[in-house]
Amino acid sequence: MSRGSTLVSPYVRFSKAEWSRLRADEPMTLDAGDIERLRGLGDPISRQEAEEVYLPLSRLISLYHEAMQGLHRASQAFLGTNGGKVPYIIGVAGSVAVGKSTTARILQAMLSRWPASPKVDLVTTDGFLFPNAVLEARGLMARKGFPESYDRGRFLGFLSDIKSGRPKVTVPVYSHLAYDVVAGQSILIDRPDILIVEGLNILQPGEAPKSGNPVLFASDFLDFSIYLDAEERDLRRWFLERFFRLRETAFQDPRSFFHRYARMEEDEARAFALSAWEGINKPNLVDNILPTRSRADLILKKGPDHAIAEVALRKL
Ligand SMILES: Nc1ncnc2c1ncn2[C@@H]1O[C@H](COP(=O)(O)OP(=O)(O)O)[C@@H](O)[C@H]1O
Ligand SMILES: CC(C)(COP(=O)(O)O)[C@@H](O)C(=O)NCCC(=O)O
Repeated sequence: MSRGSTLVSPYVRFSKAEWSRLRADEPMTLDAGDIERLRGLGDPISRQEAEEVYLPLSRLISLYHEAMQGLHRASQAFLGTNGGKVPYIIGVAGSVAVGKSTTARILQAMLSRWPASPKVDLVTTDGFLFPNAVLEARGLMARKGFPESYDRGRFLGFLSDIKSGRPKVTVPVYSHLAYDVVAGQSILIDRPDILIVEGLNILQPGEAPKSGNPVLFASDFLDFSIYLDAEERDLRRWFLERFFRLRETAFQDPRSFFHRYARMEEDEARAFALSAWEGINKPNLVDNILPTRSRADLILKKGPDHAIAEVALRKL
């Protein structure tokens, strides 16, 4: 009789208190002013939260980064080559409105204070969205953020260029103000020690290839990946709260694509925001983002107040 095998979880789980002890004696390098500057709209992260969650995490990543450099040196010695440094790539994934940008910016600031990684760059994957003209032509305007709304070939090409140590790699820029990719604008990534890539699609598989070539995953190029997790009901509330904050700030700008929602009656604006959540961002979460959670090296689970409640670290 078959005894059926027991599935072993690939993760080791920590309460916040357990996790925060893993900072060891590392001193906190960011002050309250830094946190204020780095936090995104609607994310109430405090200096204490950054210290308890992101300090141990930056310590772990810098240990992994050092080990990776050692491995790189070993393979160069074996091959008798002497190539330049290879950037260490960290991915930050999760739903719209979960707070990926805050996490990415705090990590960037902390990691750049470690001696081994003074140059830490950050890119968001929205620059790889197709321009609105292309999305319109393909009937994808209501699918922004879905896998097919990105130029995945170009994104993989970008990661591959970075991993091969290429200097001065360009990244297109997306503007939330214009709600579109900005034609003719790009940022330059020039051999950073660490590159943080933040976006909801970062752990998703690539496009199915035309011929018999293998499907490439962006995660094949990642050295470490983080999934920011939260319950859908909290994400929905954060999305709505942020929409109402944007109504009083960014949407006030007449150039904002969403300017009309700043002038609209509250009920009507709420109905629009809810339809964007229910019709676009929630289905994308359920169908395309959440299924990638189990690929992450680290899962940070937020509670209803945005504070991290649990940490899961991949051990296998
Ligand atoms: N319509 C908008 N206008 C201006 N800024 C926006 C708009 N929508 C989102 N943002 C900002 O863009 C950033 C990315 O948002 P999002 O993709 O939801 O990721 P996350 O909340 O996980 O960082 C956030 O800083 C958010 O405040
Ligand atoms: C730009 C985004 C797709 C996210 O980009 P990313 O995570 O790739 O950087 C998202 O923030 C967004 O604005 N979604 C739009 C949904 C809508 O059309 O309302």
